[in-house]
Amino acid sequence: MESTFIDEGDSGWDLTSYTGNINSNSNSNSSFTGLDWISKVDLSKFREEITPDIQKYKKPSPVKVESYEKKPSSSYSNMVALALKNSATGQLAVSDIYTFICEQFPYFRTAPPGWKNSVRHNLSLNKNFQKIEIKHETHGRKSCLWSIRSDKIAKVDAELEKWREKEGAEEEHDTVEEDEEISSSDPTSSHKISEYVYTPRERPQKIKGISCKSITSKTEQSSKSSSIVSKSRPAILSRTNSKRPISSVIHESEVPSATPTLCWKYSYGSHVSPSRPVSPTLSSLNIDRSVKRFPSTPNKNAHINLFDLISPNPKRNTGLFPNALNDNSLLACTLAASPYKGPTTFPPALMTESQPMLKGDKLLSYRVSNAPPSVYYIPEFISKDEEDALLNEIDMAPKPKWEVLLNRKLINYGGIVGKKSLFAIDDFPPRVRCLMLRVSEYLTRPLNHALVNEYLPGQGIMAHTDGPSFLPVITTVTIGSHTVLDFYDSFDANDVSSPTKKRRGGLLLERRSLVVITQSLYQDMLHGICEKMQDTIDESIWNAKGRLGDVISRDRRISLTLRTVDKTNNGVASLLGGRV
Ligand SMILES: O=C(O)CCC(=O)C(=O)O
Ligand SMILES: [Fe+2]
Repeated sequence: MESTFIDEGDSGWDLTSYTGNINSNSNSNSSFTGLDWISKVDLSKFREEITPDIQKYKKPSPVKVESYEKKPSSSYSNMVALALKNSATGQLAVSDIYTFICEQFPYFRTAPPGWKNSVRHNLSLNKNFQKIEIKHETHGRKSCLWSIRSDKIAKVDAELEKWREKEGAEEEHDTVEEDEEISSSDPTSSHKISEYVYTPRERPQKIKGISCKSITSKTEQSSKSSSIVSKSRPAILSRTNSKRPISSVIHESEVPSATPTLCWKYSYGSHVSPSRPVSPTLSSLNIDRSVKRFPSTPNKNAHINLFDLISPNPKRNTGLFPNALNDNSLLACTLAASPYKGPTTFPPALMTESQPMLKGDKLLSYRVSNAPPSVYYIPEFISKDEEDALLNEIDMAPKPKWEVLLNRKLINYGGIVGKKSLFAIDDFPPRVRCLMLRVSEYLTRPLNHALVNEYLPGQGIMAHTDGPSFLPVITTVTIGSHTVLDFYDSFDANDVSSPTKKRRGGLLLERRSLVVITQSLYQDMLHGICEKMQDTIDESIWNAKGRLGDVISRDRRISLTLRTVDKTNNGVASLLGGRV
């Protein structure tokens, strides 16, 4: 996929000038995969041209940044545990574990290959991990995934915590000079570039000449204008529910005129699995702004190193990267820097295309009219009593059913989603099953998989796509509390120089609601939930309706993401590992 830089100055997605054609004779039949017409839509027409200055940063040659190529201080078992805890389902193939380690610990990108043996040995010998063998009924071959044994989760957490503390202790030694420098910066400077939200575990930062002043919050700022956030430990292993937002301000005056340019690559911690992008590149608009400011930078590799953004000190870059800057906080910073500039309109042709996944017109009246095609939102889809009953049922789930990730926890019902098929287990609790039947009424294919996610206030999920295993329709019932589900332009996960991805809007998912997402919103965009304590409902929310201007505090939210895996391998016998 060719990546396209979208200038942050772009004024939203005004598609009224769209001139692309949808070939009505194309394969838009009623089969489940008959969405080929989508590829006929010239989406580039929707986007602004790449400016020549920016274009030259699209393909930087590789840059070696010494500071993060040191061997991590941690054990293989900790790195493996981190990979598994950061995966969407808590289960990964060994190749995905390698990928995660390479992404998070760049030392391994060029290390002698023996480290992979060490990972494998660790997986087989370390009692913290278990193998889940999967027999493919179609071709008879076996493959396997690894997960953390449910009885070892506490032990693994303790080991990770020990690691975090060790790194935190190292950090204590060398921050004074930076803090002094940071406290002298003036947050009211007219040279302010942008403001963005970080999570509190971060420490004040200095990026090779660009310093960020961390302050506790806007309101606290006024009473305590030069407060410095106490040195904190990296957020990588921290629980996120105690977060409160911190703003940071970059001052233009502190951006050096000859930017020391570094290359950075950022991978999402939450979504490393075969079916999801493993190493999408995310660049913050703040960062791109500074890049754009210096288009004539002699060094063509004009990308800011996120590792340096986290911590300019090589010592701290070792091992604990990149989640030290919490995934979603960077996303939040991108959003805050680039407020959505509507309105968003979509060509009528796209709005009336056939919906192969949806049954008849049942959902038509629920279509969110100013969202991209196609999204349907039904408020109060379930009653209060049903919500309570579902919450009770989910809370009754045995503890080991929950996979605890860094920024949320989840339960998979329905089996293991492999690369292409579902190794089905009929383990749906009765109310979840009823709900699935009810939602299936709107679909041409019945739902066969339920993912239950629990988010505490301040937790979220990284921008991602749901991968090819599922049919292209997501249905989500929200209970307990609302959230805002954000949508972003897609990007090329394999392209290190991939451009800034841009938020295109969001959906308010109120408790008891059902949202159905298909077509381009499902296929061409990423979705995610920012780690926030509250949401402000502005015009970027497609279904804001009468709630514009509301500020809604988040509470514990449970989402039931109900989907259909096209191919199923039935039979519990195909699963090993005692997960049934
Ligand atoms: O919780 C939600 O609404 C979104 C969950 C999601 O996108 C996922 O698990 O893939
Ligand atoms: Fe998703």
